[in-house]
Amino acid sequence: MELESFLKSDDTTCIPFEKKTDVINIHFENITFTVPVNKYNFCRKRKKDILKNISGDFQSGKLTAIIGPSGSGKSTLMDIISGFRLRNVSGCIYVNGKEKNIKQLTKKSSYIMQDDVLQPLITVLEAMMFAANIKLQQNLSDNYKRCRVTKILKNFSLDEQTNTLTQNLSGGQRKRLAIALELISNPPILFLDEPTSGLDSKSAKQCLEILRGLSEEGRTIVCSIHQPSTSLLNLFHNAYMLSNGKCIYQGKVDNLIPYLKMNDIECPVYHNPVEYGNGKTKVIALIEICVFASEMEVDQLVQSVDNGKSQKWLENTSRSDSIPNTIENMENEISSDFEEHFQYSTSFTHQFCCLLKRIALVSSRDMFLTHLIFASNIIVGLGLGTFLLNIGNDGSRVMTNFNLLFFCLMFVMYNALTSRIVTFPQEMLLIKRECFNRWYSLNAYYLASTMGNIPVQTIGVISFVLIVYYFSGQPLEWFRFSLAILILVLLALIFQDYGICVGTLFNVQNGLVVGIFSTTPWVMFSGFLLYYRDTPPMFSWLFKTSVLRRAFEALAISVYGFNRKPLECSKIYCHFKYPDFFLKNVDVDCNDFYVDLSIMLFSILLVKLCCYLALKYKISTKR
Ligand SMILES: Nc1ncnc2c1ncn2[C@@H]1O[C@H](COP(=O)(O)OP(=O)(O)OP(=O)(O)O)[C@@H](O)[C@H]1O
Repeated sequence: MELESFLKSDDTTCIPFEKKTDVINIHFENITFTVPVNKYNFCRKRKKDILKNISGDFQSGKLTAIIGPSGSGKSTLMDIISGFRLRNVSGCIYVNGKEKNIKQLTKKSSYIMQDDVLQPLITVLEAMMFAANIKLQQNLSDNYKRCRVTKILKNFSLDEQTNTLTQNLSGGQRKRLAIALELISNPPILFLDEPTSGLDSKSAKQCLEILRGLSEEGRTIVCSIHQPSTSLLNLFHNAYMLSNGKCIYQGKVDNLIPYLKMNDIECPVYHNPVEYGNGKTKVIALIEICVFASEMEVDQLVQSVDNGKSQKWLENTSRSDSIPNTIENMENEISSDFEEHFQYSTSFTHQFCCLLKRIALVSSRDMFLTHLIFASNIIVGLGLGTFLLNIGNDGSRVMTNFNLLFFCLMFVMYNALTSRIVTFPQEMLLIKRECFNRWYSLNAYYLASTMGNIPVQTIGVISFVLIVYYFSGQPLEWFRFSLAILILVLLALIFQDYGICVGTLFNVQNGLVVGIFSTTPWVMFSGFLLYYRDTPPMFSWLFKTSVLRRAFEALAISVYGFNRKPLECSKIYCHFKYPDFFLKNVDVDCNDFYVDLSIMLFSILLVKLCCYLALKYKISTKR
């Protein structure tokens, strides 16, 4: 859809980014972040300070760069101030002079992470409309939302890419889209981790120019940046420099050269103080100091800015220019706003509907998950049905048919399990970002995801069972057929959620190992390899609790139970001509059928609960 036609003719009333009237100045004091080292050596546990008692200011109306060499603690500082990291942190954060709970600060800010994870299978316009629908007040009209999206896309020079899937965007376009998505709700504070990483100089400049413009409207924007070039550095108003977890400079970018001079570190005016190389004239670039300087030299700079406490080099302009009100005037307003009990912009039901719509859209386009699940179910179903044609009613091939039932269970189980383990870790990053930036609640996501994923698995399993059941000649009775489908769908749903649980906690490689390995006890005690009667009593509970055993038993009953007539026998003697006799022989008790179903239903609830708790834990792990 073209952007202009997407925007109706009367949509001229929206403003892409309202000027912020909120003045939010962040001041942090004595921030220390400590991590345990030798975590796994219980005898010699030690602790290490990553950030060492640093202080500083991020001013409203300013674009501030956190600069420092790799490992100096830039991302850590950003994580702490944005509220993304809460554990092992000490120190205070003040908003407009009042000490604030960091959780309250996160409600006013958006955090754009370095890896700018986007939903890959939706277009730029769809992504923006999803964000607008879920992040803007529900009472705003569709036209208003469309207009806002259109104007933001134009501002970010993404109007040519509206119909491009986000997975096909260039690195620079992805970054701009990630920022545009957060700006839909117009947050007064933006944190960006390495917004220019991976971008060429033109795209990096374009990105920072947009951020500078946004900051000059009154926002507080903080970016961590590794090693900016001269032109990029000049786009920032302020710099906050870190070396080995200590602050070696905080102030205006323009003041860097006088600051270096004052510390007997000369740097010619035409040169970027960050880039300037080590030379014979003792002129050393600040970044080089960060990397190579001795502890004594770094300490001199740290003392010079009092580890970030000194505001000498930080021109305090936010009180006078561009911002309409003084902090003193605004303080009460902002404070009361911060005390508000936080609510999402839209209701739970609305979030649920938007998420369900996105899941449906993605499922219809997801080659791997949806198409592969369907394709594999149909191909394997046809293969099995062809090789084992009409064995279902053959009294001489009952054991082969029994093996087929077990194979069906294993196929459905591993299909559901592995498809989620492979795809969910990526989705997890997206949920983490969107939930942290308060697009929607985890509960809304979880419910939508649970409902949204049922059709794909169910239709896949039904097509598989339909083919195998028919070709292998199982009894053509609706009752038995429906039970077989029910059992296999329940099993697929259990292991789909189990896969999500594993995919939440582990990356793809580890998840596959853990996921497959952890199913071994279920397979061992499924009643296929070991019979209940041969197992020592101390292990009998494993049989009773194995969900695979329950599914296997229920499936065998649905095919051979319920007073099925004797099977046809093409040979002189068929040992298992009578289905009841066969079921007894393989330790299947027909009276257990409803117990089996109940245990499977209970397992779904249990796995869903574990899955929800795993998601909740993972979403707050870094914190
Ligand atoms: N949870 C943790 N456990 C152990 N060490 C940690 C932890 N978090 C951070 N660190 C260490 O803290 C230091 C600072 O990490 P951080 O990611 O903040 O650096 P950075 O300045 O952003 O680096 P880069 O520019 O390479 O991203 C690194 O040495 C890192 O290994």
